[in-house]
Amino acid sequence: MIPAAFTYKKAGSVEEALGLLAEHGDDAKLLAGGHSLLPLMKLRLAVPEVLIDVGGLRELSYVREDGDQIRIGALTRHHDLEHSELLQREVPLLAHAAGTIGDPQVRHRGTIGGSLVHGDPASDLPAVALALDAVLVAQGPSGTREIPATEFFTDFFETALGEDELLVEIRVAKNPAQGWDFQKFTKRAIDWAVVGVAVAGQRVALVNMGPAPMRARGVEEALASGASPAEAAERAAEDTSPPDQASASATYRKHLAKVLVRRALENAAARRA
Ligand SMILES: Cc1cc2nc3c(=O)[nH]c(=O)nc-3n(C[C@H](O)[C@H](O)[C@H](O)COP(=O)(O)OP(=O)(O)OC[C@H]3O[C@@H](n4cnc5c(N)ncnc54)[C@H](O)[C@@H]3O)c2cc1C
Repeated sequence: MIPAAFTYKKAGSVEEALGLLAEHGDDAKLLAGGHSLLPLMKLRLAVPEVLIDVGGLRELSYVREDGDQIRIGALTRHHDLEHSELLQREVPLLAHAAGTIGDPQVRHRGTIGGSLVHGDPASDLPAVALALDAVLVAQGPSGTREIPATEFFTDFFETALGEDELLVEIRVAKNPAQGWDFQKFTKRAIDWAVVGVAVAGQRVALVNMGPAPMRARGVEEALASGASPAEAAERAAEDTSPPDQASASATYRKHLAKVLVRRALENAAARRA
């Protein structure tokens, strides 16, 4: 299918993008890498009248050290996250997970900001942001505000970002000494996760286990009370409602979540040791 007709506008700066958003309101959509939005437009599940292209705003593409934090521009592409030596050293979970997304074409176009704002529970980076306790920085007409990742993913493909706001930065604490792991079970290497798990220290987040990206609170509670990885993993399916499809039933995904959480916690513990 081809998308419905739309007007294309290219923003030359963050301010220009915000001005275009204010001018066109609900009729407009921001375009970053286009690897989630354009497929939706082709299926006519998204029918924006105006596309505001922010993909060329290279000032929002960076990975920078700032004291005990790493700041990542929202337009940084998955490929650049994967190959950032700073991330590989200081936030290896993010670099590793970015390298598991789709195929090289997807990783060269898709951006961390697009992945987070799209809010797909089957995407990898939302779970990573939750496990890392990331802070998301939004810029709107009245300035910037910080949104903790735990408050960002509100429902199925919905986030706390306002329609007049641009996600500009993601901040994560350096965590080289923390145990971490990312498990992604796919049918083929390039596929989305049937189920995925991100672990950073005692925080555990799940991919594709409910309507929104989510933390595995039961597992975290068990870990906090001294449970072993195997014991804690038994609580991985608590409060989840994964998709129930012919390709993978909800029952199967719940079982898989326990297996992957156990594996991720064991790997994280081995990295910590
Ligand atoms: C074949 C294929 C395989 C894929 N496999 C995977 C996978 O295995 N794992 C995975 O996690 N993802 C996968 N993806 C999705 C991919 O990671 C997308 O790139 C990503 O989800 C969206 O990023 P984008 O920059 O392309 O965003 P876009 O498609 O441009 O935008 C997505 C949404 O975010 C909004 N948006 C984008 N940037 C901003 C911003 N800075 N501020 C405010 N709003 C913004 C847009 O308006 C739109 O609503 C796959 C995609 C394809 C096509």
